This record gives sequence, structure tokens and C-alpha cells, in this order.
Amino acid sequence: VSIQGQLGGLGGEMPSEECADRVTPQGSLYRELPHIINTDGQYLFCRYWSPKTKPRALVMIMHGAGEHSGRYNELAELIMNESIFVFAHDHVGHGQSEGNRMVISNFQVYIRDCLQHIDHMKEKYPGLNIFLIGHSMGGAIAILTANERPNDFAGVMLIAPLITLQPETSTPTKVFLARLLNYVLPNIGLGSIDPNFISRSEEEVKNYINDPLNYHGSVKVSFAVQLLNTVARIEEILPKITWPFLLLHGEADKLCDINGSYHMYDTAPSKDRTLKVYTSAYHVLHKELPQVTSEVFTEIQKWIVKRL
Ligand SMILES: O=C1N[C@]2(CO1)C[C@H](C(=O)N1CCC(COc3ccc(F)cc3Cl)CC1)C2
Repeated sequence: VSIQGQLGGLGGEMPSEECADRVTPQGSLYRELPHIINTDGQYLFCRYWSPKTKPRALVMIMHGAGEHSGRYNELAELIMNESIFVFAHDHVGHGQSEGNRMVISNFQVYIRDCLQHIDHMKEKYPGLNIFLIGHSMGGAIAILTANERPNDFAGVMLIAPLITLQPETSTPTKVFLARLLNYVLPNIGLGSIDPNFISRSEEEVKNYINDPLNYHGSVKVSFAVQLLNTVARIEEILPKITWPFLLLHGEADKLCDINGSYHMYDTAPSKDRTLKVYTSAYHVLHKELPQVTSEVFTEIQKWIVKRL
């Protein structure tokens, strides 16, 4: 499956010899993998969880920074078993997609690519409700994607979304310095994500560390500034959100401040909104201690089915 993004004025046809041997960062041939080609001509690896029966809705999963769509297999299969077609892709610079690791020219590229994939799926399955699920940075992508098409989505589920900055790590001085540094040394690292903040489950921390499709390098200044700009964009649009949303956040989350979820719940005028807080839980609720993760899965499953 190879969907050509609308290449402006170039007629849209990639010369066949060029894409015939295009390979993923891991060396696999894109022509043998499900993929889309974004409007910058970058190949994005896709995953599809197709129900055996005729699908009664579509769900797109948006992964977070430094990870990839394969980490959502369990959640996607659970939803697929509700006769729902689940789809995802690895964002630019992530997993099996092209692009320098965790580098983005502008955060809007992530949203643009998601809208391209959504439009393709809507063509294939017209008339079906579409839901979004986003985790962490993927939650920010989901919020901004829904904001661009306020009436297009039946609901948005956010698992520990990036909405606001951690106060201790992002003081106004540090924010100012990051922006200043971005002009002189955009590629220096600010430090990498602490794997111990991912989950209380030792096994899941090990899985995160050992997953070769994850990026474990440092967050570059240029990437951090894109995240800062995104957080500012979200702050601006919260009061305009009217679509249904489900917020799930760990009380002990050290990577994305739970106050961002409280703030969205209090500020967005949506009538259909739910916030569930998981006591003592860390960031990745879908890979937390078994009790938490099973509750989260059930919560998501129920929330979607109720809104089909
Ligand atoms: O299962 C999963 N979850 C993952 C990894 O694997 C967690 C990761 C994810 O998306 N984030 C966690 C890190 C956070 C860093 O944020 C910043 C850093 C510097 C800065 F200056 C300003 C900001 Cl906002 C962004 C959001 C996805």
C-alpha cells in the first residue's frame, strides 16, 4: 500500500526506480510494508488492525516522542475485537519511518501527516465514526488534529497527554534559555527521557530500554522548542474545545504534568468529558502495573463502545 501525498505541482508520481528499493531505517523494503508517503515525500510505516467483521468505527492511535506504533499492539487488538478498524503510523523521525531520529522541522508536520492518513482511511471506509487515541506527545498531536477538524471526530482519548510543562524542569528561565540556545546550538542534547519514569512495572521499563525501535538519545534543543511551542498552542485552544474527550492520567506522572489534564478538564467547554486519575501511577498507563493497565484498557473500550 503506497499512498502518494499530493506532491505540489510534481504530478505526484515518484519515479519507480527511486521507491522500488526505498528502505526503512532498519533496512526493510518499504514496498513490502504498509506505508504512506507524506507531502514531503517521506515514507511513514503504517500498522492496521483490521477486524474480521465489517468495521463499525475507525480508531487512530498516535504514539509519543521517541517510541513507535508497535507499542500499542495490545490496546489496538482489544479495540479491533470490538469490530473496529484501528490504524496508526510511526511519526516522522520515529520507529520504522523516515526522518532523523526525534527531529521535526515543525510540530505541524505530525498533525498534517495524521490528517493525510485519516483522510485516506475515510475514503476507504466512508461514513464511519472516527476516534483518536493519543499518548503523551501523541496526545498533543491528537488534540491539535481534532482542533483542526472540530466536527470530524466522535471522541478523543488522551493517555497522559502532553498539555503543560513540568514546572520543575521547565522554569521560565530554562524556557528562555532553550529558545535562545535554539538559535546557536539547536542540535545539542538536553538529556534523555528517564526510563524509570515510564512505569512502575520493572518489566515495562526493561521492554522500553530494550526496544530497538525506541529512540533513547537526548532530546535536542530544537525538538524541545517544538514541544514548548506546542504546549503554548494547546493552552490557546483549550477554551475552544467542544468535542468529546476522555482524559486518563497517572497521579505520580513525572514526564507529563497531571495538572495539564486537570487544566483541560476545567477549561474545555465540551459537554462530554471524563477525567480519570490513577493513584500512584506513572506516565505510560497502558504499560503500567497490571491492575492499572487492565483498568485503563477497560475504560477505553467502554468509552468507545458507548459512543459508537
Ligand atoms: O511509552 C512511551 N511514552 C513516551 C516514551 O515511551 C514518553 C514520551 C513522550 O511523548 N513524552 C515524554 C517526554 C516529554 C519531554 O517533554 C519536554 C522535554 C524538554 C522540554 F524542554 C520540554 C518538554 Cl515538553 C515529551 C512527551 C512517549
